[in-house]
Amino acid sequence: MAPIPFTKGNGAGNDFLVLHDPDDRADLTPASTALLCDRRTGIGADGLLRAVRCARSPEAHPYAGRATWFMDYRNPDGSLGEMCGNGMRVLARHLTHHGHSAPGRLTLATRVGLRTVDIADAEPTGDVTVHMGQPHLPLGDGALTVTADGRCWPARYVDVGNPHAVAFVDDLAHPGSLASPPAVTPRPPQGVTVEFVRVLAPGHLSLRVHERGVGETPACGTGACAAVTAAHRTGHRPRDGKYRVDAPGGTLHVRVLPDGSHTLTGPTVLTVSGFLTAHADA
Ligand SMILES: N[C@@H](CCC[C@H](N)C(=O)O)C(=O)O
Repeated sequence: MAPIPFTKGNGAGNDFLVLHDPDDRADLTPASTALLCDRRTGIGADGLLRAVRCARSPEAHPYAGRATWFMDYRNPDGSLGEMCGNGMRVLARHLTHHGHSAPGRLTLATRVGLRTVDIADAEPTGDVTVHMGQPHLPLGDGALTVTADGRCWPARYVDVGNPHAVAFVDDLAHPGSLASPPAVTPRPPQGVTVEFVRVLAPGHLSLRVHERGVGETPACGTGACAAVTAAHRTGHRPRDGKYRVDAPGGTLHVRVLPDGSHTLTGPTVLTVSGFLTAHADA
């Protein structure tokens, strides 16, 4: 198979390997995804994104009239993800910088439907905004318990297209090293990403995140929206609906719109491009 073009980029330090695969040629398996995301055997990334034309993807074909590109998101453990906030932002930067889409408003297909992205230019760096849809709390308040480093916290289950458990903590050091996944009970059958969130002021949060299928990451876009949804629910509401969310890798900005949907804005950087010579068809 011909070498597959790739771009490496990150959003607030959350890094992605983007495979440009318009015709859906790459035959990725969980094993080849793991090799590519490994920082020794591959390029290394918190997640793999494949840019595939909706018209050429059996999975995204139903969106073909409304979106050109489908984001096929995969975790480094090979599992498929429904949605990725920082990944959408990096994918939009890849598509515009490499001339596959014009800057402006892009509609991208995901496993949980269509999302729009606003990107002002075709530069390799800069802020990008995603319209994330409406997160919801299908289990109500305090439905889960999260345990890490010998401490327990009540947590809210938040669905941002992908599953999150949000625990409010007094100190972001309390969950410990997060070298192993926090225990969540009852454990959602599809797994869950866990956010440990500290409220610094109304509209200002800081967090650490342990992502499903990945481990601790420097930032998480859907995680920022999940944290905001849970904070909003507990009454920490800025009047204008604007939240600043500080993560170890950078700051994201989430805006809660009057209809309850969120926008997610933050920095993106494309760092390197090349061609894959192995693994994509392993
Ligand atoms: N980093 C992402 C979330 C990626 C998916 C997650 N690991 C999952 O399995 O749901 C983000 O920025 O949203």
